[in-house]
Amino acid sequence: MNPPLKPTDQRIDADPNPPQDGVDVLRCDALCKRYGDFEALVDCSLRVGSGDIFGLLGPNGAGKTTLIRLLLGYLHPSGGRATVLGIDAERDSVAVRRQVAYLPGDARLPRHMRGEGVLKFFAEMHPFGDLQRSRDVAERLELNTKTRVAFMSTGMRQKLALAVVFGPQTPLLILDEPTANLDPTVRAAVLQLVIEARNNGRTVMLSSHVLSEIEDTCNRVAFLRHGRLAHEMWMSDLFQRHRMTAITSQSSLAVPETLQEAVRVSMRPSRLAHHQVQIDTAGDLGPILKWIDSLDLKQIRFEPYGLRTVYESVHAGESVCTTLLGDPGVPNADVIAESGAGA
Ligand SMILES: Nc1ncnc2c1ncn2[C@@H]1O[C@H](COP(=O)(O)OP(=O)(O)OP(=O)(O)O)[C@@H](O)[C@H]1O
Repeated sequence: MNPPLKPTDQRIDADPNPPQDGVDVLRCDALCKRYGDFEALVDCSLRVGSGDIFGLLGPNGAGKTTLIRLLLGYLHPSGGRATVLGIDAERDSVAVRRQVAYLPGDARLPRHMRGEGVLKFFAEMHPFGDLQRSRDVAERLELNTKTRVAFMSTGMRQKLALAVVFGPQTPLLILDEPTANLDPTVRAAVLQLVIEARNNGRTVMLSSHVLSEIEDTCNRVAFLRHGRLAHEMWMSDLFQRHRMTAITSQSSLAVPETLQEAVRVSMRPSRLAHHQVQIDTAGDLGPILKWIDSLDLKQIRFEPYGLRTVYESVHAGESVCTTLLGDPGVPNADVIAESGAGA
């Protein structure tokens, strides 16, 4: 068993120039899927470049699995087009699936077989199959492969499915909720496998409801909501943002000219002597902290601007800008004052 991982130590720097030329590993153009009148995926366009760990987020029923299944050619699009490594997912789905190791959200395995038999079966089936690697992954996940699938717990079956999927060294790995039903130690081991896959030059698409996992592993993330691509961002933009909440006796805080682009202040006016202030920051903290130090602030709480904040804004249907100015995810001081909140 390998030593436990620390995914947060291994974050990937964002490539500020996503591939515009050459072949994208994944690409959708105006992709749509309708079931009768119901639109499961609407006008979805995105590109995933080589070496990305691309996180797919969204509430239940948002369209994540639909998008993945369209990319793999398991579903026919109602409109638009999806390609994997330049191969058309609808017209040549078999060729696409040769390039991909896919973990479905509801992986079904032959119940009558033992773990070892399952690994062997899938290793022989996939053109990139590698039985020894699957065995190694099973060992790292501490799975007893002598057990029959029918007698495995839900978590054990998930480990077995992961050992199957991490065996073939395909250029692309698509994982639909890979850590579902796993305990925290095994979850960490799975995230380590994802990071190793990327370090070995593979591209990963990962769907998860666990925001911390996405934060710890992905360098890009997309949010789906009601079948629409609601927001896309580089994680590095998020890691440069912080939120400070404090109490002040000042009724307003003047932001210096030089920090106007990097700081956004929201005051919660109060009839009492003290006001609550929320300060959102982006970029280099050095000059911002100097300015903060000059203010009369008490009870300061400083925290990273986490993915949860963005997720909640997207979920609430607000558009989210990556810059601070005009970010509707952060309430604007005037709106708070008008509504009288905090008074
Ligand atoms: N065969 C189908 N017929 C009709 N509606 C479908 C079908 N398959 C999926 N849907 C609907 O499409 C929507 C998107 O489903 P999808 O499975 O893509 O969501 P998801 O984002 O993966 O959700 P979850 O996080 O719960 O797994 C849902 O409202 C679902 O009910």
